[in-house]
Amino acid sequence: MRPAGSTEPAGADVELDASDVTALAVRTEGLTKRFRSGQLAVDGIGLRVPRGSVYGFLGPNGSGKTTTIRMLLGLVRPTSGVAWLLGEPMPDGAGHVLPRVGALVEGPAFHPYLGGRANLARLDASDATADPRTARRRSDEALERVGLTAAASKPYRQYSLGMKQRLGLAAALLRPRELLVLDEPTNGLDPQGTREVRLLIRELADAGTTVLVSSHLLTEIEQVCTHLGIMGRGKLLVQGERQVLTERGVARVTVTTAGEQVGAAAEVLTGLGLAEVLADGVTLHALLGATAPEEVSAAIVNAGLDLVGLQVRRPSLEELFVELTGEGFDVAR
Ligand SMILES: Nc1ncnc2c1ncn2[C@@H]1O[C@H](COP(=O)(O)OP(=O)(O)OP(=O)(O)O)[C@@H](O)[C@H]1O
Repeated sequence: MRPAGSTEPAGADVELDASDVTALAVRTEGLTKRFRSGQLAVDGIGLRVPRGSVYGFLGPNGSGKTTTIRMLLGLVRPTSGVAWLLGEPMPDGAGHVLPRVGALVEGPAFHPYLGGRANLARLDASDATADPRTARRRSDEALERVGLTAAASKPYRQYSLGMKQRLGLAAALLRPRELLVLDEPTNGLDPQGTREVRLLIRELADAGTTVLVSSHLLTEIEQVCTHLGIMGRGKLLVQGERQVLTERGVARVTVTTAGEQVGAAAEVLTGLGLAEVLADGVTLHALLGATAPEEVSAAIVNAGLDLVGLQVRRPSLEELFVELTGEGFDVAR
């Protein structure tokens, strides 16, 4: 894993090699958006979303997630950089690739006076590749999947935010898709609704769909993700397998000695190459780095000091993100 989006060249001359086409559902190089206002919303990012993954696209509010997703889907033109969806360049390949991609982005165009089912039927009818004979079944199944069957006839304008969000999801699920791009799908949902979205994502992923899902709430989607990408102020700060990221946090060690030995123990830790050695009463804190905890205890004992306690702690994913983004994540409920 490497800090993403920083080392590879940007620009339209980047070729997509054959292995990327089969291995990656989404790839970008140097993808950048500067709005006319001057705002640099997305700053040269290099996304790698492996096929078959559930990729959690995380970051605080305003970090550039929605703008990135809109560029991926051809809704916003990048200022520079390139993007491929399922191996097709965007936006040039949009006609080819978008029928294979389901998307939930802000403000889908639903008719306010029509119910959920009628809205889905309209969307379905606008899809030239959909068989009209099975239209009703597709709408009903999509409504069922998102738990909107009971509200199928209720006018859209009477839907709660959560119901609107569910209908947006249903629209993305009208057809089987190779890739689903969901921008903040849990927005406006209660805890039960959020759990249902997680379950749905897992089901879809189990059936082979790649899912790119954004959220500013780490804990809401983290558990279903196989991969994570963390945005902060327009940059992709880090991306990779969730498991690897979880283990990436820099471990800290806490060493407790007899009170009068703290100074000597601090020298031992510094001598071992540990950084940020700080004393707090009889306890020392330091970054463990590549040193094994056993080396620390052996060095203390070999220096003739009394080791009263030694603890190693790795920061949680949440602490790592706060460290990377410099901003607190909202903790879900
Ligand atoms: N059309 C626009 N014109 C100018 N600036 C914009 C526009 N759209 C977004 N921005 C700005 O770009 C930055 C990134 O916004 P974006 O919506 O992509 O972030 P986000 O990570 O999706 O945030 P959130 O979690 O709140 O949806 C923000 O500072 C935002 O104000």
